[in-house]
Amino acid sequence: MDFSVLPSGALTLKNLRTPACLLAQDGDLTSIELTIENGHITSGKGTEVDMGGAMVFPTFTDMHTHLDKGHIWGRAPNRDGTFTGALDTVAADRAANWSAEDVRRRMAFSLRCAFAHGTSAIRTHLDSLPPQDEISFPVFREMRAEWAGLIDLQAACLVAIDNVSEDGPYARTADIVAESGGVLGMVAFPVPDLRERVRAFFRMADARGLETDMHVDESVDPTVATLRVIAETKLEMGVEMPLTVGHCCSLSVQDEAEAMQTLDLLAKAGINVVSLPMCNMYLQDRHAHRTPRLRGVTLVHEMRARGINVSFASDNTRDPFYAYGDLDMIEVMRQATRIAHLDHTGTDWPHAFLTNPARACGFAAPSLAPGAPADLVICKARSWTELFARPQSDRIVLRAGQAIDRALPDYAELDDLMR
Ligand SMILES: O=c1cc[nH]c(=O)[nH]1
Repeated sequence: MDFSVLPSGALTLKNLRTPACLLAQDGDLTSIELTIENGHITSGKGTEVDMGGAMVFPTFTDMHTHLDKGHIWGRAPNRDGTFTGALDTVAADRAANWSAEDVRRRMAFSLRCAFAHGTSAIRTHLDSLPPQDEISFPVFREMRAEWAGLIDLQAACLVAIDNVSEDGPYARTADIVAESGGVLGMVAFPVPDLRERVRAFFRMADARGLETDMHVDESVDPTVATLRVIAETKLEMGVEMPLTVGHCCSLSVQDEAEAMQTLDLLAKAGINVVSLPMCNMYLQDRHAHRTPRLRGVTLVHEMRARGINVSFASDNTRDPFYAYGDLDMIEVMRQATRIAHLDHTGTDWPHAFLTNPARACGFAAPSLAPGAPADLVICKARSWTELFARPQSDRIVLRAGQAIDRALPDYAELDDLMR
C-alpha cells in the first residue's frame, strides 16, 4: 500500500487486522475497518481502500529512554561492554562533552528516529548530577515545546541513590525537575542507609507533587534486592504518587519465594514496571571470553499474573549502556516477544507496548476508536509471524491521517560531534 498515491479526502481502510485486546475484545488478531477524516478516526465512510489484511497499531509510547546519552558511541564506546564500563565511559564523556548544543543535537536526532518509526510519546531519563541538571533540563524543555503535537515528551532526573538527600545538591535537582514539569528519578542499588534514602526520595517527590521513576536492581547478583525495600517503604509511608521501576534484573536470580513476595508487595503498592530486555542482554553477565548464562530479564509473566502494570521500552541507544537500538518500538516488541516468551502465553501482551506505558506515565491512551487522532502504524504483515520475521522497514506511519516521511536521519549528521 502506497499512501502517496491515495486520493485525498475521507478514506475507509478496509481489511486491516489489529490485536483484539486493543479493542477490549477477547482473541488474537481481529479484523478492523478504519475511516480517517480530517486527521481523526471517525465512524463515517470514505473512499474504500483494501488493505489486504495489514496489521495496524496506534502509534507507540516508549516509556524508558536516555535521549541525552544517545549516539555518543562514535566518541565514547564501551571498551568491554560491562555495566561498570558503561558508567565510567559515560561519566567521562559527560564531563568532557555534554554542552547544551551537544545534548540538543543528539536528542533531536533520536527524536527524528523515534518519530519515523511511529512513536508519539516518550519518557526520557536525563543524567542530572550537577551541573548537568542545569544544562540538560533547559534543553529538554525546548525540545518538548518544539516537538509538541508530534511526540509528547516527559523527563525524569537520573542520579545514583548515594546522591539522594534532602540537604544536598539533589534538592536543587528536584526543584529543577518540578520547574520543568518532570518526574523525580534515581538509580537504586544497595547502600547502607537504603531505607532512609528511599524515604527522603518519596518525601521530596511528595513535597513537590512529582511522579516518580527509578532504575532498580540492574544486576544479576541475587543479593541486590532494593526493590522490596522500595515497595515496603512506599506502603509504609502511604505516598500515592505514581511510581515506575525499571530493569529489576536481580529478581530473575533470586530465591523464587523471596521474589514472589516482592512481587506481591509491588502489586499491593500499585507500582508500574518497565522491562528493558535489549539493554539487559547487552550488559548483564558479561565476562570476557565467557558465554553469558544469566540474562537479567525481569519476571514479566509473574507480574502480569498479579495484575502489575508491566511494559517494555527501548532504554539506551548507541551509547555505552547499549551499542545498538534506534528507538523503534516494533523492534522492542519483536525482541521482547522472543526474549521473554510473550508468544504462546495469552493475547494481551500488545498492551505492554501501548496501553500500559501510556497509563504508567499518564500519556494519552492509544486508541483506534472513533474520535481518536489517526496516528497509526500500518505494517505489511498479516500475522505475528509475518510481523516479527522482518524489520518492518516498509511500514506506513500516519500522523493526523497523513503518511509521514519515514526517512531516517543520516549518522553522518553527528560526525562533527564525534571528534
Ligand atoms: O541502563 C542504564 C542505567 C543507568 N543509566 C543508563 O543510561 N542506562
